Amino acid sequence: MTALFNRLKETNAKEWASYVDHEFIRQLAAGTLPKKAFQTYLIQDYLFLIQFARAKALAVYKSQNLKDMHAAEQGLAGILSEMELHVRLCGEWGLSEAELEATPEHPTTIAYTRYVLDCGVSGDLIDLLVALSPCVIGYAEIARRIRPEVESISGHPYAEWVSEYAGDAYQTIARDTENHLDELAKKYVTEQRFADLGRIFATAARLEADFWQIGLRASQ
Ligand SMILES: Cc1ncc(CO)c(N)n1
Repeated sequence: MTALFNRLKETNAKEWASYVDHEFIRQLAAGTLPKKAFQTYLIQDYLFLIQFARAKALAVYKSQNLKDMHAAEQGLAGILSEMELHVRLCGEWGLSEAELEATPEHPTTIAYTRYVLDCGVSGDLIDLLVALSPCVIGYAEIARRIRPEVESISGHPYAEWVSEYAGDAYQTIARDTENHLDELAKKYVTEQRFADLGRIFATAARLEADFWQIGLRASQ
């Protein structure tokens, strides 16, 4: 059987494409995305990552062995270091960390993060990891794809953002996340279970597409 993550992607190709080929990403890659769209997105993304860090911590709680715990720990460390990018970029715009934290969460931010947290609370470790998987693996895929276009434009306004996700550290975490999920699936995922996981995956991918929309709507 094809490894779990690729199979989830293939089975939910439409939802996956709506996320990784979103208009927000096309404009971002071309450097034409309005600054207001990007800033609104990034502030919400900071709030999003606070909740995703909690979800990674929940993955430690849901783990029954050292290997799964270390995988969750690596994911949590990745999110905390990713947030330094958000704090740095927002700081350049004159926004402090306190102001970031005081910004109200957009309904889509709430929907996506609490959905993932609930998958983890009500389900097992695999439910939670599948709900989390579009996040890190999707951003790694997007950044790899758009990097050549971004690097071909001198003074690209979003170069720093893209190089964070296209960089070795982030790409390694994404690869390890995918391999870990595939390994767990080999041991525990039956055909019957696959259908339920597919629904979780499709929902998370749709919520990722909605998340880009927060940015686009802010600039219209
Ligand atoms: C909404 C969203 N999805 C994925 C990532 C990647 O970590 C992110 N920062 N934000």
